[in-house]
Amino acid sequence: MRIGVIGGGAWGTALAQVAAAHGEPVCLWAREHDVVRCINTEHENRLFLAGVKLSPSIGASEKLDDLAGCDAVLAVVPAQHLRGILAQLPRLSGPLVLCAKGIEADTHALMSEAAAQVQPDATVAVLSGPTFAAEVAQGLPTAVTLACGDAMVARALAERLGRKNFRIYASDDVTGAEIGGAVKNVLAIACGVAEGRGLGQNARAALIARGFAEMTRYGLARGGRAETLAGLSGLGDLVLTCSSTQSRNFSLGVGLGQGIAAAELMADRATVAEGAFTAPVLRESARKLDVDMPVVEAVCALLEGSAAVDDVMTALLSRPQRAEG
Ligand SMILES: NC(=O)C1=CN([C@@H]2O[C@H](COP(=O)(O)OP(=O)(O)OC[C@H]3O[C@@H](n4cnc5c(N)ncnc54)[C@H](O)[C@@H]3O)[C@@H](O)[C@H]2O)C=CC1
Ligand SMILES: O=C(CO)COP(=O)(O)O
Repeated sequence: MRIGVIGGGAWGTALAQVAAAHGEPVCLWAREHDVVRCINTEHENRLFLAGVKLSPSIGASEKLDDLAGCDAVLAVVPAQHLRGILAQLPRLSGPLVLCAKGIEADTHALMSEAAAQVQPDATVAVLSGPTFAAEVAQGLPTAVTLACGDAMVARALAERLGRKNFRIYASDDVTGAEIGGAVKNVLAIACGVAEGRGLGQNARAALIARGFAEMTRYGLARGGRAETLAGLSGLGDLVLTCSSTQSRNFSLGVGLGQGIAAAELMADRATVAEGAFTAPVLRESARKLDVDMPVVEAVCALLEGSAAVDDVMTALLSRPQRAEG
């Protein structure tokens, strides 16, 4: 199975490295001329994944047409750009593995829903889980969920992409796998805020647990399954991202917690903190579905600058007492 990867950011590059682990040819599409040149000549993506020696069997290209001969395509562009890029590709008929974590603005579409609209003949799968790109690229042990409605396709992809240190668990719950990855980014911002404001480890644990309750309510409302949300792509990724400054979303939250405005923290950054884009969309979608998401609402207020950290914390702590379940 010849693999093509769309998106030469940190995660697309790390996944290309996984796919090329035994010298298999992999075609990686990137927007940035310098990224393409650097990968082809120096076998490194210095802009997004500096310091990792890449397999020479990864060939980078700026032309989407070069993906035409691939048997399966991994889509790893930021969530808000996925639809636009997929629409530029020739009509795909094989597996299309979605790896971005987010919800589309305006439409509230999950990545699988956007992809199905612009590439209706492709077999859509989702790869998600606790996966810092730098660790995956270094070959450190990692486990992910690969969700696909077609069990044969899931098995073929797991055989092609699975490695000793890149363990793939199959699922048929595409929606559940997507919701976990999208929502955890917003919750990671909240945990970063607690860290930046010096609120302590108890507060962080409370945000993770109550955030997970929000993720579960929203995921169930959109048709995902509780067991998926409690797995690698939900709780697993939530714990990872809420615990480390390696996370761009957590780091953004740390800055907000220190009183720096979101606009300043986001200005001129080349890398993507998806939670900042997902948060307002998630709030809108949750309100429409009548799902209570107070932590997500709080993150939105902080990103918009409409409330201060201490006010948001007071509001969260003074909500009416309720049963945990
Ligand atoms: N970095 C990581 O550890 C992981 C990232 N992801 C997800 O993968 C997706 C891609 O993230 P990264 O590879 O980390 O990106 P990155 O932050 O390393 O790089 C930014 C990427 O966005 C692209 N980009 C910027 N503006 C664009 C536009 N107008 N149109 C198309 N592409 C544009 C850049 O070309 C670059 O590929 C995100 O949804 C992220 O949440 C998922 C798992 C792990
Ligand atoms: O999705 C990720 C880890 O699973 C990466 O998280 P950040 O985008 O917050 O860095």
